[in-house]
Amino acid sequence: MTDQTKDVSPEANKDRVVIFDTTLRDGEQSPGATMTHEEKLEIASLLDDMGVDIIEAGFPIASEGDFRAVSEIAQQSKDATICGLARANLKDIDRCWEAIKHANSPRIHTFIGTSPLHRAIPNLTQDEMAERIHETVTHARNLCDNVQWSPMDATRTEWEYLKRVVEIAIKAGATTINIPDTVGYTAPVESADLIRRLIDEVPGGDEVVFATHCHNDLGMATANALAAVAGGARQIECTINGLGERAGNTALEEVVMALKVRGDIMPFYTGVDSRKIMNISRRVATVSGFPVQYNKAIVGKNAFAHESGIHQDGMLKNAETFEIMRPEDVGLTETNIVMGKHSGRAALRSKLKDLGYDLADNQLNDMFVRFKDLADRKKEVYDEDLIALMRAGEDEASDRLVVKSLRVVCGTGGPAEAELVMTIDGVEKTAKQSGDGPVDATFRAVRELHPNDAHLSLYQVHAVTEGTDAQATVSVRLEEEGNIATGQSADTDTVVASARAYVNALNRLLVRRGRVGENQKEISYKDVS
Ligand SMILES: CC(=O)SCCNC(=O)CCNC(=O)[C@H](O)C(C)(C)COP(=O)(O)OP(=O)(O)OC[C@H]1O[C@@H](n2cnc3c(N)ncnc32)[C@H](O)[C@@H]1OP(=O)(O)O
Ligand SMILES: CC(C)C(=O)C(=O)O
Ligand SMILES: [Mg+2]
Repeated sequence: MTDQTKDVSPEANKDRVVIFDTTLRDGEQSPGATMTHEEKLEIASLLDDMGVDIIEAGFPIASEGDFRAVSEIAQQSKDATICGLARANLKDIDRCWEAIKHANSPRIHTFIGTSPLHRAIPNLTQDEMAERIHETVTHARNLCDNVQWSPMDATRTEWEYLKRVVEIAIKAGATTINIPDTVGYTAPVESADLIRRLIDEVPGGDEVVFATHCHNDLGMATANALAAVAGGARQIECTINGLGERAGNTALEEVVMALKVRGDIMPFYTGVDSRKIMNISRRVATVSGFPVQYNKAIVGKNAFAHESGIHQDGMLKNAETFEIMRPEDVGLTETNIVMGKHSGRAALRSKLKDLGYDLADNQLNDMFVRFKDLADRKKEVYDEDLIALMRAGEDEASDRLVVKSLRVVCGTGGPAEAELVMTIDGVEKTAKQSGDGPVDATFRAVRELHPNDAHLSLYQVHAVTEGTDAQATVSVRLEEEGNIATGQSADTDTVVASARAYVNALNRLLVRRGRVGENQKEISYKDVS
């Protein structure tokens, strides 16, 4: 027997809430969330490092693999208590103890379903089950000083019977009594009340730690866990990203941050270093294969992101206007100002400044029009998109050839056709051409309006960002009489970007020609009606 139990009794730490993480046990029970041995060891180590008090590392009787994972996690553990799950039978409990006994601080967690529905499965009467609880908790306590007992489906168990079995478990030596809301059925008022009454009415109830283990079937897992704490529970069972059976468990990051942010009305604290939340959330999402939903509290991609202009303006003036937590407190470096169709000038100015462009008001207004035009066509405007827009704008200001509009018809069953409108030194001209594909037709139309002998030595397309709505950046290199000019343009439409890149390269050639011989400044082009 070991004697390494942490003193987490309510008397010792009245306001301290113990964080019991079950990502590796209940979390892994999510269909499809199975983790490899190495991944489990890594997650356990991250949990230990972030200050989680108890790690439920697995269910040792379940398989050889589970046994080995729990046992190695126990051996590598530093500060955290390592817990294994066991059913209410001696074999499970012995196997569990074998796996955890080398931890610095081991805990056996044994459980049995106590509600009428669950008692019917092993077909035990109330008395027979009570006897089984007495026998198995006693056995566990003879092996380990730190024993947790759970009446599975407690929230649907008859009150009198629940009181009776909790008392039996306490008398048999359980040090923590966990009250599971196994099917996510309870509600906050009831959750607080249940724990309060158990502490008050069960003999010995004030000498053990009460824990809460909530499921999220009705979306109330976090609220129920916090209500249980208000009712007197001092251990919250939870998982990273809320992973777990069906709709999941209480999310660790939610309860930790709720207690941190609302200490005014929930005067409790945990030992978790919240700055490590983001990192472990991402690791769990990766290894479990369960991506975090974008709008998930605390760890969702949008939890610290703002796209709408009014929010961005407020955020830039004072972050507290639209954020109740600092991103650094969950391990993010900064709030994410997302540029999109709802963004305003304040955010655009600030974003461009970060990218090295300090614009005067009229330049900003100009850029704002082009930005909105792009944002209307594209979900998110990335930094690279803004840089591409800035570059295109800089070039166009002094250009003699400017693409005004382009319509292309292409597809199967015939050559592509392009109708191009350009201004040449301010004079608008139109050309229609067909060609072998939309780009060829477009380039022919450009040549019709601005005949030239430049040789096309490079035509390259790549996506600036991801997605089918990404901007394509097109590079075109032209060579003419020893002069080389490269033009670039970006647009969500690859053919439009191609036309602009081609014209951009021609403009540069014109500048070079101008530099070589002043008499060539005039552009000569065929009369094109
Ligand atoms: C709410 C929860 O999260 S509970 C934890 C759920 N997690 C898991 O089940 C994951 C790990 N489980 C497993 O690998 C397997 O179920 C094992 C190895 C534990 C058992 O496998 P099997 O022996 O094939 O049994 P099976 O899974 O078919 O059925 C469960 C058995 O456990 C019994 N049982 C279930 N819970 C308990 C309990 N708390 N105490 C005692 N017996 C229990 C059932 O009555 C059933 O017994 P039976 O085989 O005599 O009918
Ligand atoms: C094993 C128990 C605690 C459980 O996961 C539940 O009841 O949800
Ligand atoms: Mg559970």
